[in-house]
Amino acid sequence: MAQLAESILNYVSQNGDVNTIKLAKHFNEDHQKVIGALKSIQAHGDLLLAEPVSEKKVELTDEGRLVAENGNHEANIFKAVPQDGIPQADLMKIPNAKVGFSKAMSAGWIVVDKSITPPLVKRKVPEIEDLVQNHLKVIETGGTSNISEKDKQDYKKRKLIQEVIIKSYDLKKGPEFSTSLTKLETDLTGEMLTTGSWKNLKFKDYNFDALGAPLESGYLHPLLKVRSEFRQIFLEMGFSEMPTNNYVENSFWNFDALFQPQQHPARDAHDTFFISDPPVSTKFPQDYLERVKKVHSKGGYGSQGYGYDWKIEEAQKNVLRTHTTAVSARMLYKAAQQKEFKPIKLFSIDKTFRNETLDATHLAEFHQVEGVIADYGLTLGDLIGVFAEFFKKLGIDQLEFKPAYNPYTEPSMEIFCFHPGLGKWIETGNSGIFRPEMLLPMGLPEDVCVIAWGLSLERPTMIKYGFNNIRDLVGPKVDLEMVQRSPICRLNK
Ligand SMILES: N[C@@H](Cc1ccccc1)C(=O)O
Repeated sequence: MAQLAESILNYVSQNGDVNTIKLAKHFNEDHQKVIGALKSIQAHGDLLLAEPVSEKKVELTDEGRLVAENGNHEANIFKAVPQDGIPQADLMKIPNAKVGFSKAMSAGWIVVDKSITPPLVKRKVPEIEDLVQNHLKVIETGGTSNISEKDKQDYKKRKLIQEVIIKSYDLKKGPEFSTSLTKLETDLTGEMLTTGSWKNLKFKDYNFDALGAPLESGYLHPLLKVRSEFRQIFLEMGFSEMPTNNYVENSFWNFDALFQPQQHPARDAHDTFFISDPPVSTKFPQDYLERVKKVHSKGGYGSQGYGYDWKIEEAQKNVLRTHTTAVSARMLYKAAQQKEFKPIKLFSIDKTFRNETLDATHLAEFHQVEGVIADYGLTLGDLIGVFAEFFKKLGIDQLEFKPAYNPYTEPSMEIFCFHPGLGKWIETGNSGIFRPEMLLPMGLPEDVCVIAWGLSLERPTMIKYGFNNIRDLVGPKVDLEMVQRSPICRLNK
């Protein structure tokens, strides 16, 4: 590059003004390379003045090049017709015969003699001039002057030629012209400052478009990036974060407090990881536990309950929490114990565990994004309104809801979002209004209503970063370079 740059300077010094296309031909170099060398000359100051010029040029298309080489379709048809004629079917076997035949007919070069069967194609004139081929040959070498505008239009229509715009520069000597390039300094050193040598040195311009060096630091995993985006959205909406640092729960908070009957299938060993050491919890708020027992077995608060024999042994079993709604239950119970109930908006984003069959989209542990609002007189309309705002901040404004079932919410709705990138509706989460059988035993005022929803964190992360196997995102097979390469997550772009 430096060599080409100096050759350009020498050329201008000896021959004066020149255009970069001419230089490219002269040095037998690619025009883009000449432009690159010009840019590096310009980085050294005003050695050259470069005036941009754009010029329309006509050049041959691929097909045009073939015609220039082998002749025009109609001329090839003419050449293929021998003195005594040829059956039309044989003639039509040559390439581009259809176009060539009709053009040769209308030019009056050939005739079809129908007095014989099969009809014979014969020459009508002794010889022809392949004007198209001759013209294209001229255009190929850069000349167009003696070709009529009408012919040019015709060739353009036949896609034999095309117009291109070529950008180049007219160069002339600048105020700082020199034929040699001094090395540009990139660092201002202490020595330059003390000796004053910096005054006579030339410094390289800052390149603000250059990529920075990779940081020598830790990198956030995509899941953590998406988590911080969700967290930001909750904080903007005035939610406070729940403490979720207890992966081990007992069944009481994970299930019973949420009005999930003790025979519920989610509790059996297919879905829940039970803890063997220590297998049980022993401390519970006793009066609350009694109220939970009663609502399950006998009902109350206007409910019939489930009418089964509720057992403390079942509630004591320690488990890896199967959802963060266990934490929401603890927080709501705590809020109910305050002297005066105050409305609350809570969220959490943390791990949950389920004994799932592992596949491309399921792992035995995943993160839940959970939101809870407790206030007087909330309705399903509020739940939908909060979703509209929450999902709008994620960049999603098309939502649909499907009735669903959870033991602890009524009504319950699955949330579907339309993903414009994937062009389809995606099941995103689950939601509902907590049942009185869950809230009233806690001691919350009767007219307090609690709306809540839960999403997975992995799903939007996989969509956002384009993963289709969860093992590429989580687990021992994760590519650490993927973690470094993954950009910051902006959910709404
Ligand atoms: N706990 C539910 C999510 C949810 C939270 C709050 C209300 C309703 C549903 C789940 O695990 O899927």
